[in-house]
Amino acid sequence: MKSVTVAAETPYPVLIGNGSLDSLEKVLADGGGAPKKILLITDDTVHRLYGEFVKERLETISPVEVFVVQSGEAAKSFEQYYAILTYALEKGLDRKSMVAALGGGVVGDLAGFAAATFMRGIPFVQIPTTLLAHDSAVGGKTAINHPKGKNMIGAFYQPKAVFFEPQFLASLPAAEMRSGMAEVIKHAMIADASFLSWLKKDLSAVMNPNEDQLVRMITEGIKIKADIVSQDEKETGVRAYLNFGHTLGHAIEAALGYGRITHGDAVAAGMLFAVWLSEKELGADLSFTKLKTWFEEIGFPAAVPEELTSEILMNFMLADKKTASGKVNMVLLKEIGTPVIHSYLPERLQALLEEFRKEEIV
Ligand SMILES: NC(=O)c1ccc[n+]([C@@H]2O[C@H](COP(=O)([O-])OP(=O)(O)OC[C@H]3O[C@@H](n4cnc5c(N)ncnc54)[C@H](O)[C@@H]3O)[C@@H](O)[C@H]2O)c1
Ligand SMILES: O=C(O)C(=O)C[C@@H](O)[C@H](O)[C@H](O)COP(=O)(O)O
Ligand SMILES: [Zn+2]
Repeated sequence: MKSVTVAAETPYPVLIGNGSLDSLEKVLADGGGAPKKILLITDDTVHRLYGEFVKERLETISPVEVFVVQSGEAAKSFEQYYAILTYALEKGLDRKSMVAALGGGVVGDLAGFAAATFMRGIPFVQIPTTLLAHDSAVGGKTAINHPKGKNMIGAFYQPKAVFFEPQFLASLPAAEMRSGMAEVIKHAMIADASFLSWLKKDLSAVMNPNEDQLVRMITEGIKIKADIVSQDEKETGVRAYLNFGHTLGHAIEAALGYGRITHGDAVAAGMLFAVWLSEKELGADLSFTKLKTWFEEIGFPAAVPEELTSEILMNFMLADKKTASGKVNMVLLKEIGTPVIHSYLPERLQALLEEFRKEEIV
Protein backbone atom coordinates (compact mmCIF):
# COMPACT_ATOMS: atom_id res chain seq x y z
CA MET A 1 0.00 0.00 0.00
CA LYS A 2 1.29 3.45 -0.88
CA SER A 3 0.28 6.55 1.02
CA VAL A 4 0.61 10.22 0.11
CA THR A 5 -0.39 12.97 2.52
CA VAL A 6 -2.03 16.14 1.25
CA ALA A 7 -0.84 18.83 3.67
CA ALA A 8 -3.97 20.96 3.31
CA GLU A 9 -5.28 23.03 6.23
CA THR A 10 -6.53 19.72 7.58
CA PRO A 11 -4.10 17.12 6.20
CA TYR A 12 -5.51 13.88 4.82
CA PRO A 13 -4.21 10.61 3.40
CA VAL A 14 -4.43 9.27 -0.15
CA LEU A 15 -4.09 5.49 0.04
CA ILE A 16 -3.16 3.71 -3.20
CA GLY A 17 -3.38 -0.07 -3.48
CA ASN A 18 -5.86 -2.89 -3.63
CA GLY A 19 -7.36 -3.26 -0.17
CA SER A 20 -6.99 0.46 0.59
CA LEU A 21 -10.69 0.52 1.50
CA ASP A 22 -9.97 -1.86 4.37
CA SER A 23 -8.38 1.14 6.12
CA LEU A 24 -11.61 3.14 6.00
CA GLU A 25 -12.65 2.30 9.55
CA LYS A 26 -9.27 3.24 11.00
CA VAL A 27 -9.07 6.46 8.98
CA LEU A 28 -12.56 7.48 10.15
CA ALA A 29 -11.74 6.54 13.74
CA ASP A 30 -8.63 8.78 13.58
CA GLY A 31 -10.85 11.58 12.27
CA GLY A 32 -13.42 11.41 15.08
CA GLY A 33 -15.37 8.19 14.62
CA ALA A 34 -17.95 6.51 12.41
CA PRO A 35 -20.61 8.70 10.76
CA LYS A 36 -24.27 8.26 11.65
CA LYS A 37 -25.14 7.52 8.03
CA ILE A 38 -23.25 7.30 4.74
CA LEU A 39 -24.61 8.59 1.43
CA LEU A 40 -22.87 6.62 -1.32
CA ILE A 41 -22.98 8.58 -4.59
CA THR A 42 -22.02 6.84 -7.80
CA ASP A 43 -22.97 6.58 -11.49
CA ASP A 44 -24.94 3.79 -13.15
CA THR A 45 -21.93 2.16 -14.84
CA VAL A 46 -19.81 2.12 -11.71
CA HIS A 47 -22.80 1.09 -9.60
CA ARG A 48 -23.30 -1.99 -11.78
CA LEU A 49 -19.61 -2.92 -11.55
CA TYR A 50 -18.59 -2.05 -7.99
CA GLY A 51 -21.63 -0.63 -6.17
CA GLU A 52 -22.43 -3.73 -4.11
CA PHE A 53 -18.78 -4.44 -3.26
CA VAL A 54 -18.24 -0.92 -1.88
CA LYS A 55 -21.66 -0.69 -0.21
CA GLU A 56 -20.95 -3.89 1.73
CA ARG A 57 -17.68 -2.45 2.98
CA LEU A 58 -19.30 0.83 4.01
CA GLU A 59 -22.11 -1.03 5.77
CA THR A 60 -19.60 -2.55 8.18
CA ILE A 61 -19.20 1.01 9.48
CA SER A 62 -22.62 2.74 9.23
CA PRO A 63 -26.01 2.44 7.47
CA VAL A 64 -25.72 3.33 3.78
CA GLU A 65 -28.09 5.15 1.39
CA VAL A 66 -27.24 5.05 -2.32
CA PHE A 67 -27.80 7.74 -4.95
CA VAL A 68 -27.04 6.81 -8.57
CA VAL A 69 -26.60 9.41 -11.35
CA GLN A 70 -26.45 8.70 -15.07
CA SER A 71 -22.85 8.22 -16.15
CA GLY A 72 -21.29 11.07 -18.12
CA GLU A 73 -20.34 14.73 -17.87
CA ALA A 74 -23.99 15.87 -18.09
CA ALA A 75 -24.43 14.74 -14.47
CA LYS A 76 -22.32 17.66 -13.25
CA SER A 77 -25.47 19.76 -13.41
CA PHE A 78 -27.52 21.92 -11.08
CA GLU A 79 -30.45 19.47 -11.46
CA GLN A 80 -28.42 16.44 -10.30
CA TYR A 81 -26.84 18.46 -7.50
CA TYR A 82 -30.28 19.55 -6.29
CA ALA A 83 -31.64 16.00 -6.57
CA ILE A 84 -28.81 14.73 -4.34
CA LEU A 85 -29.55 17.35 -1.69
CA THR A 86 -33.27 16.50 -1.78
CA TYR A 87 -32.47 12.79 -1.42
CA ALA A 88 -30.09 13.47 1.47
CA LEU A 89 -32.81 15.44 3.29
CA GLU A 90 -35.45 12.78 2.60
CA LYS A 91 -33.16 10.04 3.93
CA GLY A 92 -32.45 11.97 7.12
CA LEU A 93 -28.78 12.70 6.66
CA ASP A 94 -27.48 15.21 9.18
CA ARG A 95 -24.27 16.92 10.21
CA LYS A 96 -22.93 13.66 11.65
CA SER A 97 -23.38 11.92 8.28
CA MET A 98 -20.84 11.45 5.50
CA VAL A 99 -20.77 11.34 1.70
CA ALA A 100 -18.74 8.69 -0.15
CA ALA A 101 -18.03 9.44 -3.84
CA LEU A 102 -17.52 6.23 -5.85
CA GLY A 103 -16.60 6.89 -9.48
CA GLY A 104 -14.61 9.08 -11.80
CA GLY A 105 -14.14 12.83 -11.77
CA VAL A 106 -17.78 13.52 -12.58
CA VAL A 107 -19.08 11.75 -9.48
CA GLY A 108 -16.20 13.07 -7.36
CA ASP A 109 -16.76 16.71 -8.34
CA LEU A 110 -20.56 16.48 -8.00
CA ALA A 111 -20.65 14.51 -4.74
CA GLY A 112 -17.90 16.69 -3.29
CA PHE A 113 -19.89 19.85 -4.04
CA ALA A 114 -23.02 18.31 -2.51
CA ALA A 115 -21.00 17.42 0.62
CA ALA A 116 -19.49 20.91 0.73
CA THR A 117 -22.88 22.59 0.79
CA PHE A 118 -25.25 20.14 2.54
CA MET A 119 -25.99 21.73 5.92
CA ARG A 120 -22.96 23.99 5.20
CA GLY A 121 -20.63 21.04 4.83
CA ILE A 122 -20.45 17.43 5.94
CA PRO A 123 -17.42 15.10 5.67
CA PHE A 124 -16.76 13.18 2.47
CA VAL A 125 -14.37 10.56 1.17
CA GLN A 126 -13.31 9.85 -2.41
CA ILE A 127 -13.21 6.33 -3.87
CA PRO A 128 -11.92 6.95 -7.40
CA THR A 129 -12.54 4.44 -10.19
CA THR A 130 -10.90 6.09 -13.24
CA LEU A 131 -7.27 6.85 -14.01
CA LEU A 132 -8.26 10.49 -14.43
CA ALA A 133 -9.52 10.53 -10.87
CA HIS A 134 -5.93 10.27 -9.57
CA ASP A 135 -6.17 14.01 -10.31
CA SER A 136 -9.80 14.84 -9.56
CA ALA A 137 -10.10 12.95 -6.25
CA VAL A 138 -7.15 14.82 -4.76
CA GLY A 139 -6.99 18.52 -3.92
CA GLY A 140 -10.55 19.46 -3.03
CA LYS A 141 -11.78 21.20 -6.16
CA THR A 142 -15.48 20.31 -6.29
CA ALA A 143 -17.89 21.69 -8.88
CA ILE A 144 -20.76 21.47 -11.31
CA ASN A 145 -20.78 22.93 -14.83
CA HIS A 146 -22.74 25.85 -16.27
CA PRO A 147 -23.52 26.15 -20.00
CA LYS A 148 -21.32 29.26 -19.94
CA GLY A 149 -18.31 27.46 -18.55
CA LYS A 150 -16.78 24.36 -16.93
CA ASN A 151 -16.80 24.01 -13.14
CA MET A 152 -18.25 27.48 -12.76
CA ILE A 153 -20.18 26.67 -9.57
CA GLY A 154 -18.21 24.96 -6.85
CA ALA A 155 -16.13 25.08 -3.71
CA PHE A 156 -12.70 24.20 -2.43
CA TYR A 157 -13.61 21.38 -0.06
CA GLN A 158 -11.13 18.69 0.87
CA PRO A 159 -12.09 15.05 1.39
CA LYS A 160 -11.27 13.33 4.68
CA ALA A 161 -9.37 10.66 2.75
CA VAL A 162 -8.96 9.12 -0.71
CA PHE A 163 -8.98 5.34 -1.25
CA PHE A 164 -7.59 4.37 -4.66
CA GLU A 165 -8.15 0.70 -5.58
CA PRO A 166 -6.23 0.12 -8.85
CA GLN A 167 -8.22 -3.10 -9.37
CA PHE A 168 -11.22 -0.94 -10.33
CA LEU A 169 -9.38 0.29 -13.43
CA ALA A 170 -9.45 -3.19 -15.04
CA SER A 171 -12.89 -2.46 -16.53
CA LEU A 172 -12.10 1.07 -17.77
CA PRO A 173 -12.63 1.53 -21.54
CA ALA A 174 -9.55 2.51 -23.59
CA ALA A 175 -10.88 6.00 -24.37
CA GLU A 176 -11.29 6.72 -20.64
CA MET A 177 -7.82 5.33 -19.91
CA ARG A 178 -6.45 7.73 -22.54
CA SER A 179 -8.38 10.60 -20.97
CA GLY A 180 -6.75 9.92 -17.60
CA MET A 181 -3.36 9.57 -19.27
CA ALA A 182 -3.61 13.21 -20.37
CA GLU A 183 -3.62 14.30 -16.71
CA VAL A 184 -0.74 11.91 -15.92
CA ILE A 185 1.24 13.52 -18.78
CA LYS A 186 0.19 16.98 -17.54
CA HIS A 187 1.60 16.25 -14.08
CA ALA A 188 4.86 15.04 -15.62
CA MET A 189 5.14 18.04 -17.95
CA ILE A 190 4.64 20.69 -15.27
CA ALA A 191 6.80 19.08 -12.61
CA ASP A 192 9.04 16.16 -13.48
CA ALA A 193 11.16 15.72 -16.61
CA SER A 194 12.38 12.25 -15.61
CA PHE A 195 8.79 11.03 -15.10
CA LEU A 196 7.96 12.39 -18.58
CA SER A 197 10.98 10.61 -20.10
CA TRP A 198 9.84 7.36 -18.48
CA LEU A 199 6.34 7.82 -19.92
CA LYS A 200 7.77 8.54 -23.39
CA LYS A 201 10.14 5.56 -23.31
CA ASP A 202 7.55 2.86 -23.79
CA LEU A 203 4.42 3.55 -25.85
CA SER A 204 2.85 0.26 -24.76
CA ALA A 205 3.03 1.38 -21.11
CA VAL A 206 0.99 4.47 -21.95
CA MET A 207 -1.39 2.65 -24.31
CA ASN A 208 -1.93 -0.42 -22.20
CA PRO A 209 -0.26 -0.17 -18.80
CA ASN A 210 0.09 -3.17 -16.52
CA GLU A 211 -0.85 -2.77 -12.86
CA ASP A 212 2.69 -1.90 -11.71
CA GLN A 213 2.99 0.77 -14.37
CA LEU A 214 -0.44 2.11 -13.50
CA VAL A 215 0.37 2.32 -9.80
CA ARG A 216 3.56 4.21 -10.65
CA MET A 217 1.64 6.68 -12.85
CA ILE A 218 -1.05 7.19 -10.23
CA THR A 219 1.42 7.57 -7.36
CA GLU A 220 3.79 9.95 -9.18
CA GLY A 221 0.86 12.04 -10.40
CA ILE A 222 -0.69 12.21 -6.94
CA LYS A 223 2.64 13.16 -5.33
CA ILE A 224 3.02 16.05 -7.78
CA LYS A 225 -0.54 17.20 -7.23
CA ALA A 226 -0.36 16.82 -3.43
CA ASP A 227 2.85 18.85 -3.33
CA ILE A 228 1.30 21.74 -5.28
CA VAL A 229 -2.00 21.67 -3.36
CA SER A 230 -0.08 21.57 -0.08
CA GLN A 231 1.64 24.84 -1.06
CA ASP A 232 -1.47 26.60 -2.38
CA GLU A 233 -4.75 24.97 -1.41
CA LYS A 234 -7.04 27.69 -2.80
CA GLU A 235 -5.18 28.63 -6.02
CA THR A 236 -3.77 32.01 -5.16
CA GLY A 237 -0.47 31.13 -6.85
CA VAL A 238 1.27 27.93 -7.96
CA ARG A 239 -1.88 25.80 -8.01
CA ALA A 240 -2.76 27.50 -11.31
CA TYR A 241 0.01 25.37 -12.89
CA LEU A 242 -2.30 22.34 -12.51
CA ASN A 243 -4.45 24.11 -15.10
CA PHE A 244 -1.85 23.53 -17.84
CA GLY A 245 -3.80 22.75 -21.03
CA HIS A 246 -7.13 23.59 -19.41
CA THR A 247 -7.83 27.10 -20.70
CA LEU A 248 -8.36 25.83 -24.23
CA GLY A 249 -9.37 22.33 -23.03
CA HIS A 250 -12.30 23.59 -20.98
CA ALA A 251 -13.33 25.93 -23.81
CA ILE A 252 -13.48 22.95 -26.20
CA GLU A 253 -15.57 20.88 -23.74
CA ALA A 254 -18.05 23.69 -23.11
CA ALA A 255 -18.30 24.80 -26.75
CA LEU A 256 -18.88 21.26 -28.06
CA GLY A 257 -21.43 20.54 -25.33
CA TYR A 258 -20.49 18.66 -22.14
CA GLY A 259 -19.74 14.99 -22.71
CA ARG A 260 -19.05 15.27 -26.46
CA ILE A 261 -15.29 14.95 -25.87
CA THR A 262 -13.53 13.50 -22.84
CA HIS A 263 -11.86 15.93 -20.46
CA GLY A 264 -8.46 14.36 -21.17
CA ASP A 265 -8.75 14.58 -24.98
CA ALA A 266 -9.72 18.26 -24.67
CA VAL A 267 -6.87 18.96 -22.23
CA ALA A 268 -4.42 17.16 -24.57
CA ALA A 269 -5.38 19.59 -27.36
CA GLY A 270 -4.97 22.45 -24.88
CA MET A 271 -1.52 21.22 -23.82
CA LEU A 272 -0.35 21.08 -27.44
CA PHE A 273 -1.49 24.68 -27.95
CA ALA A 274 0.27 25.72 -24.72
CA VAL A 275 3.49 23.99 -25.81
CA TRP A 276 3.30 25.63 -29.26
CA LEU A 277 2.79 29.03 -27.56
CA SER A 278 5.68 28.34 -25.16
CA GLU A 279 8.05 27.79 -28.08
CA LYS A 280 6.76 30.76 -30.03
CA GLU A 281 6.47 33.26 -27.19
CA LEU A 282 9.10 32.17 -24.68
CA GLY A 283 11.60 30.59 -27.05
CA ALA A 284 11.30 27.34 -25.08
CA ASP A 285 12.68 24.17 -26.65
CA LEU A 286 9.98 21.58 -26.03
CA SER A 287 10.18 19.55 -29.27
CA PHE A 288 6.61 20.44 -30.21
CA THR A 289 6.57 18.31 -33.37
CA LYS A 290 7.80 15.18 -31.56
CA LEU A 291 5.32 15.78 -28.75
CA LYS A 292 2.48 16.11 -31.26
CA THR A 293 3.49 12.85 -32.94
CA TRP A 294 3.57 11.12 -29.53
CA PHE A 295 0.09 12.49 -28.71
CA GLU A 296 -1.20 11.20 -32.05
CA GLU A 297 0.30 7.76 -31.39
CA ILE A 298 -1.45 7.66 -28.03
CA GLY A 299 -4.69 8.45 -29.86
CA PHE A 300 -5.43 11.99 -28.71
CA PRO A 301 -7.43 13.88 -31.36
CA ALA A 302 -4.99 15.37 -33.84
CA ALA A 303 -6.55 18.83 -33.95
CA VAL A 304 -8.90 21.27 -32.25
CA PRO A 305 -12.43 20.28 -33.45
CA GLU A 306 -12.94 21.96 -36.82
CA GLU A 307 -16.57 22.89 -36.18
CA LEU A 308 -15.57 25.33 -33.40
CA THR A 309 -14.50 28.76 -34.57
CA SER A 310 -11.58 30.42 -32.82
CA GLU A 311 -13.92 33.26 -31.89
CA ILE A 312 -16.28 30.92 -30.04
CA LEU A 313 -13.35 29.25 -28.30
CA MET A 314 -11.93 32.65 -27.39
CA ASN A 315 -15.19 33.68 -25.75
CA PHE A 316 -15.11 30.58 -23.56
CA MET A 317 -11.40 31.11 -22.78
CA LEU A 318 -12.19 34.63 -21.67
CA ALA A 319 -14.61 33.17 -19.11
CA ASP A 320 -11.81 31.01 -17.65
CA LYS A 321 -11.41 31.36 -13.88
CA LYS A 322 -7.80 32.48 -14.30
CA THR A 323 -8.84 35.51 -16.38
CA ALA A 324 -8.05 38.79 -14.60
CA SER A 325 -8.47 42.43 -15.70
CA GLY A 326 -9.67 41.28 -19.11
CA LYS A 327 -6.49 39.28 -19.75
CA VAL A 328 -6.42 35.54 -20.27
CA ASN A 329 -3.75 33.86 -18.16
CA MET A 330 -2.27 30.86 -19.93
CA VAL A 331 -0.01 28.32 -18.23
CA LEU A 332 3.07 27.92 -20.46
CA LEU A 333 6.34 26.06 -19.94
CA LYS A 334 9.84 27.59 -19.94
CA GLU A 335 11.06 24.01 -19.96
CA ILE A 336 9.63 20.70 -18.81
CA GLY A 337 9.05 21.08 -15.06
CA THR A 338 9.09 24.89 -15.12
CA PRO A 339 5.60 26.34 -15.70
CA VAL A 340 4.94 30.08 -15.92
CA ILE A 341 1.85 32.23 -16.35
CA HIS A 342 1.67 34.36 -19.48
CA SER A 343 -1.08 36.98 -19.92
CA TYR A 344 -2.81 37.68 -23.21
CA LEU A 345 -5.21 40.25 -24.50
CA PRO A 346 -8.08 38.28 -26.06
CA GLU A 347 -7.52 39.63 -29.60
CA ARG A 348 -3.86 38.53 -29.54
CA LEU A 349 -4.66 35.08 -28.14
CA GLN A 350 -7.38 34.56 -30.75
CA ALA A 351 -4.93 35.48 -33.53
CA LEU A 352 -2.38 33.03 -32.13
CA LEU A 353 -5.02 30.30 -31.88
CA GLU A 354 -5.92 30.91 -35.54
CA GLU A 355 -2.26 30.62 -36.52
CA PHE A 356 -1.82 27.42 -34.47
CA ARG A 357 -4.85 25.84 -36.10
CA LYS A 358 -3.66 26.77 -39.62
CA GLU A 359 -0.30 25.10 -38.93
CA GLU A 360 -2.11 22.04 -37.52
CA ILE A 361 -3.82 21.30 -40.82
CA VAL A 362 -0.78 21.80 -43.07
N1 LIG B 1 -11.62 18.24 -9.21
C1 LIG B 1 -10.52 18.18 -9.94
O1 LIG B 1 -9.42 18.54 -9.49
C2 LIG B 1 -10.59 17.60 -11.32
C3 LIG B 1 -9.40 17.20 -11.95
C4 LIG B 1 -9.49 16.64 -13.22
C5 LIG B 1 -10.76 16.47 -13.83
N2 LIG B 1 -11.86 16.84 -13.15
C6 LIG B 1 -13.19 16.59 -13.73
O2 LIG B 1 -13.36 15.18 -13.83
C7 LIG B 1 -14.30 14.89 -14.83
C8 LIG B 1 -13.81 13.76 -15.72
O3 LIG B 1 -13.61 12.62 -14.91
P1 LIG B 1 -13.51 11.17 -15.55
O4 LIG B 1 -12.65 11.21 -16.74
O5 LIG B 1 -13.19 10.25 -14.46
O6 LIG B 1 -14.97 10.97 -16.13
P2 LIG B 1 -16.25 10.16 -15.61
O7 LIG B 1 -16.40 10.31 -14.16
O8 LIG B 1 -17.37 10.60 -16.48
O9 LIG B 1 -15.88 8.66 -15.95
C9 LIG B 1 -15.67 8.32 -17.28
C10 LIG B 1 -16.57 7.17 -17.74
O10 LIG B 1 -16.04 5.95 -17.22
C11 LIG B 1 -17.05 5.23 -16.51
N3 LIG B 1 -16.32 4.54 -15.46
C12 LIG B 1 -15.85 5.06 -14.32
N4 LIG B 1 -15.13 4.15 -13.67
C13 LIG B 1 -15.17 3.03 -14.40
C14 LIG B 1 -14.59 1.76 -14.24
N5 LIG B 1 -13.79 1.47 -13.23
N6 LIG B 1 -14.85 0.83 -15.18
C15 LIG B 1 -15.62 1.13 -16.28
N7 LIG B 1 -16.17 2.32 -16.48
C16 LIG B 1 -15.94 3.27 -15.55
C17 LIG B 1 -18.03 6.28 -16.07
O11 LIG B 1 -19.30 5.71 -15.86
C18 LIG B 1 -18.01 7.24 -17.25
O12 LIG B 1 -18.85 6.76 -18.28
C19 LIG B 1 -14.53 16.17 -15.60
O13 LIG B 1 -15.76 16.72 -15.23
C20 LIG B 1 -13.39 17.06 -15.14
O14 LIG B 1 -13.74 18.43 -15.19
C21 LIG B 1 -11.81 17.40 -11.92
O1 LIG C 1 -6.70 20.73 -9.13
C1 LIG C 1 -6.49 21.69 -9.87
O2 LIG C 1 -6.18 22.80 -9.44
C2 LIG C 1 -6.61 21.54 -11.34
O3 LIG C 1 -6.56 22.52 -12.06
C3 LIG C 1 -6.79 20.16 -11.86
C4 LIG C 1 -7.49 20.08 -13.22
O4 LIG C 1 -7.04 18.88 -13.83
C5 LIG C 1 -9.00 19.99 -13.11
O5 LIG C 1 -9.56 19.72 -14.38
C6 LIG C 1 -9.72 21.13 -12.43
O6 LIG C 1 -11.05 20.78 -12.16
C7 LIG C 1 -9.73 22.40 -13.22
O7 LIG C 1 -10.09 23.42 -12.37
P1 LIG C 1 -10.76 24.78 -12.80
O8 LIG C 1 -10.53 25.66 -11.63
O9 LIG C 1 -10.05 25.27 -14.03
O10 LIG C 1 -12.19 24.51 -13.06
ZN1 LIG D 1 -8.21 18.44 -15.56
